[in-house]
Amino acid sequence: MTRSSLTTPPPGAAAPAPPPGAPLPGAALGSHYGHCFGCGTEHPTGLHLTARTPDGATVEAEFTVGEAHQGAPKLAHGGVLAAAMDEVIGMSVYLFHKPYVTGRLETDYLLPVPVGTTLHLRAWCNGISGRKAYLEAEGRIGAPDGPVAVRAAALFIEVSMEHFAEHGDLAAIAAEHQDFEVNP
Ligand SMILES: CCCCCCCCCC(=O)SCCNC(=O)CCNC(=O)[C@H](O)C(C)(C)COP(=O)(O)OP(=O)(O)OC[C@H]1O[C@@H](n2cnc3c(N)ncnc32)[C@H](O)[C@@H]1OP(=O)(O)O
Repeated sequence: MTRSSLTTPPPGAAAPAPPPGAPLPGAALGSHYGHCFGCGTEHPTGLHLTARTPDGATVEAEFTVGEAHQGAPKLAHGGVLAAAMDEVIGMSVYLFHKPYVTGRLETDYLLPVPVGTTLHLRAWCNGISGRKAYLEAEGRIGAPDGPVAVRAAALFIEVSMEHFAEHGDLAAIAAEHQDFEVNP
């Protein structure tokens, strides 16, 4: 992965152990918001990611590229692929049971991804330092061990729930979530 210093964890930054109450290994991670472009089941043209954590620390998900996700004819749009990486990385930081938002997302595009392809996504944390979480993800074509089409490195920043209340829709958060320790 080609990355900048901004998404490289400082020396000594380590991924935290899963907190009490974190999803157990093998658990499915449901959608955090029905209208989310990444995982919402109610979004008509979203990515509809379905995710799970195999080990309580990393996240795996699948995304099948549809007609609505094209850039060039019959090929996935790069921004849509970046959104898939953002979402699966967001789900991996969700395992820490604290609200985070994307501060920076760096993406390497290695292969074109045709419409109809299922991308197998995987995300993990390389370390946390203060409010900063350093994360990484990859998307492989056709199978969990298929060729890598996309890689991403990200810096997520821990925020308070007031971030979402001030800038977003607190009523919508409350309607779907009882646990205010996690991302809306
Ligand atoms: C199941 C749940 C799944 C959830 C999935 C969600 C997936 C999708 C996630 C998203 O897409 S979130 C939406 C996209 N992101 C945003 O809308 C965030 C918009 N940006 C902000 O709200 C603020 O800029 C931000 C909260 C990130 C930071 O503002 P703050 O005022 O809280 O902090 P500050 O600016 O002081 O930065 C804190 C530290 O982070 C650093 N930082 C912030 N933004 C950075 C950046 N872009 N690049 C590098 N460093 C950055 C900053 O330099 C500083 O470092 P130091 O502590 O060392 O001084």
